[in-house]
Amino acid sequence: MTKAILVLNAGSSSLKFALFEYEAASDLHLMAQGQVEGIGIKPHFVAKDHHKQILADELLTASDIDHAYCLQTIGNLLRSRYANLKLLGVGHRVVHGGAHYAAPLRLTPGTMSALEALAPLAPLHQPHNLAAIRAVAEIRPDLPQVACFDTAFHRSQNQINQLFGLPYNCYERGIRRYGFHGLSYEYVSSVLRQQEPEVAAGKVVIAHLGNGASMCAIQNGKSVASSMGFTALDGLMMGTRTGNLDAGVVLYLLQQEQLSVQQVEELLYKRSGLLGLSGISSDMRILLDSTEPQAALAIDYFVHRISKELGSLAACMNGLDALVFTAGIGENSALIRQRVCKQAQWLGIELDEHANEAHEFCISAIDSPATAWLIPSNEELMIARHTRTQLGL
Ligand SMILES: Nc1ncnc2c1ncn2[C@@H]1O[C@H](COP(=O)(O)OP(=O)(O)O)[C@@H](O)[C@H]1O
Ligand SMILES: CC(=O)OP(=O)(O)O
Ligand SMILES: [Mg+2]
Repeated sequence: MTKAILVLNAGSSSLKFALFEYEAASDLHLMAQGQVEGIGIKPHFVAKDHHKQILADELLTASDIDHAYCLQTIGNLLRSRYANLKLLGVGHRVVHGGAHYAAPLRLTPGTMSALEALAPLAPLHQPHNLAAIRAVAEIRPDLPQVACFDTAFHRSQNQINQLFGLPYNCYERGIRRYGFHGLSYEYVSSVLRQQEPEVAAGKVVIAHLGNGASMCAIQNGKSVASSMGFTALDGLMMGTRTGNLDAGVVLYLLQQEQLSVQQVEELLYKRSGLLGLSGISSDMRILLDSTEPQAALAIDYFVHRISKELGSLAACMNGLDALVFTAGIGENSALIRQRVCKQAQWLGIELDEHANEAHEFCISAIDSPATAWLIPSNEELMIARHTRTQLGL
């Protein structure tokens, strides 16, 4: 009998899963990992085992493919491949934990309704995160489930970094900067602490550059400030999201251009960012391959926003010792890292071009006053670890 923890990370158009083997007094071992992507467009299910051998690779063609259907598909695969599997629990990435939830949480019907109330603060993520939890509860009501929040890591920030310049009662009502991608920051800073404890003890900025993108100032392993705010819309420009935007633009669109609230929401979350500026794609790979001037403009603005946030986050810590790149773009694009580091020379970062091209762990020059690093993220492993702790395993 193999005991295991299942991790689910439900996005707006994808459901990622990872299965970890549990053995007492030993690290969690990845058994399988995969995702259904393109839910709502062209759902594609891919799963691999820990040797990266393909377990499934199929286009899903049923007409009613939602997160519950995807979960059944993942469940069927796991049942057919791992006959003697005993699931001990399921850990979920839940994007918003609000002001209240500063740590992972074992779920109950009562906590589910509190998390539902936070859905308007993360419309692209929270409803899908909760749908996955409900779908599991329906299939296996006996299984304990744990929510791991993207916001929790940032609850160590001082009040100044959580404020907006709104009337103070807005802050008291929960209208404050929460920050996101916390599971990724927690994982990446744990790797840095393990590999380079002296660097991790200093003033570190981690740049999580994925489809959703944000940056975080971290001192002594604790979040000091983040580029994302009340929602996952603030800060850096992203694949389809605006990032930081003058709130007056929203009023103008509503009042002068008479857009509906839904149209504004759609514009800010789904039609802006790299996609909106380039008019070509939200996928950085496609833009980097393109010769269109609009693709170059979108990339220039993406790098510019990262440089600006880096200066701002360094100011929050009164300096910078290390810059770490992670997530899809940060892990895979040597060119974006090179351009960001070039703009960060004033902060003491000197890139080692060869190390950067080779995607090495340390990518700064040997005599660089501040260092630069590349650490692949692993939100799923972080969730599995939290789930194990919450279940007392
Ligand atoms: N080799 C690459 N070069 C540049 N960008 C890449 C590369 N591989 C992946 N990406 C980009 O990473 C982004 C997705 O990152 P990821 O962290 O997987 O996002 P998310 O988890 O938010 O969906 C996409 O914009 C994709 O184009
Ligand atoms: C919070 C957030 O933006 O997440 P993702 O990168 O998964 O979209
Ligand atoms: Mg992500």
